[in-house]
Amino acid sequence: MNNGFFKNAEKLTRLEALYEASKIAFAPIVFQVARALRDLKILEILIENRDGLTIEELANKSELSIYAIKVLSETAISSNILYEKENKLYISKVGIFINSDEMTKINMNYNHYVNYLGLYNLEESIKNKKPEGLKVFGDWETIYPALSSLPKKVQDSWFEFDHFYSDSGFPTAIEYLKNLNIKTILDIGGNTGKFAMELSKKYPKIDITIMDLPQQIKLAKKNIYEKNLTNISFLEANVLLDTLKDIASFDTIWMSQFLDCFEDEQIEMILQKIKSSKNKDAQICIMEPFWDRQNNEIASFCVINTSPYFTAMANGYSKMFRYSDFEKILKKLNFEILEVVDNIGLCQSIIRIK
Ligand SMILES: C[S@@+](CC[C@H](N)C(=O)[O-])C[C@H]1O[C@@H](n2cnc3c(N)ncnc32)[C@H](O)[C@@H]1O
Repeated sequence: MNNGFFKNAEKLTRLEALYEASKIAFAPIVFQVARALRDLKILEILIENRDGLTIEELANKSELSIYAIKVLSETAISSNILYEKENKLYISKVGIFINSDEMTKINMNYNHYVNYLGLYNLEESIKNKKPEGLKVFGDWETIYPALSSLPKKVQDSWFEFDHFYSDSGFPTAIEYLKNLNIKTILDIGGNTGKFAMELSKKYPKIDITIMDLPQQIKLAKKNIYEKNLTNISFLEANVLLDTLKDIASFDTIWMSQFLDCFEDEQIEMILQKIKSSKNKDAQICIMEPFWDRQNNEIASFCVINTSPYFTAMANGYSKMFRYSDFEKILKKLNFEILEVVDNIGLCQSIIRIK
C-alpha cells in the first residue's frame, strides 16, 4: 500500500515533465535562496507589509542592496515564494510557510546544517555503503557517536528535527502505554532522555531504563539529573556488539525511531537478540514513521526524503521504512503482531509485538 500517493508521474505531459525536471535541476539554488530570504528577514518584512513593497523599499528596510533584492526575489518569484503586481513584491502562502511553519523551518534547518554539504557525496555513499558525506564534520564511521560533538548549529538542528517528529508522538504514545499495565520499561536508543522524562513525569511508579551509546547516555544523565527524576536508570550499550543479556527484567521494550538507524540484517540481529534475551511475556513496542502509513502525501514526502540523509550522513545503509518491508522482517522472526496503531503525533505508528 502507499495510500495512493505519488501517482502523477505517468500523467504528466512532456512540457510539464520538462518543467518538473528543471525544478529538480535547480532545487539546490531555490532551496538556498528560500533559506536566505528567511534568514535575512526579507520574508518577515514582507509579512509585516502585506500591501507589498517596491524593490527599493525592501532594500531599504532589509538594509540590503538593490542587487541582493533583485537576485533573491526573482528566484523567489519563479518558485512561488513571492509574487509581483504593479512593481511591488508580495509574500505568497508558500513564503509564509517557509518563514513561519514550524515543520518547514525545522526541515529546512536540518537540510541546510546537517545535510547540504555532505549530500554532495551521496553517489559515493551509495556505491561504498558508507556515509561519505559525514567527512564534512570529521572522521566518523556513523553519525551517532559524533552527535554530541558536532558543531552547535548542526547538533541543534539534528536534535530539533529528531525531537520534532518523535516528540509530537510522545503524548499519544504515553497515553497508549498507560493501558498496557507497565511496571518496568527499557527505552532502547533513548537518546537525550526526552521520552523517558515525559513518561516519568506522567507515571512516576514505572521503572524506566534508557539504553544508548555512552555518548548519548552522558547527555541523558545530565538532562535527567538536572530534573531530579529518580525512577530513570541508564544502560550504556552498543546493541550491535553487546549481548543484551541483562534485559530479562523488563516487561516492556520501547524503541522509537531507533530501528531505522540500521540495515535489514542488523535489524533482524537486534530483534533476534531482544527476542531471545527478554522475558518471554515481555512485549515490544516499536514507534516508527512508516511512509506508507501516513494519512497525507506531504507527510509521506517528508518521511521518504529523510532516507538519503541516512545514506550520505548517518551510516550509509539504513532508511525510513515501508511498513510492508518491516512486517516481512517481523514475520520472518516469528513475532506475533498484537496490533498496529497509526496517527500517533505527526507521522508515527506503533507496532506492538511479542
Ligand atoms: C534517531 S535517534 C532516536 C531517539 C529517540 N528514541 C527518539 O525517538 O527521538 C536514534 C538513537 O539510537 C542510538 N543508537 C544508534 N546506534 C546505536 C547502537 N548501535 N547502540 C545503541 N544505541 C544506538 C543513537 O545514539 C540515538 O540516540
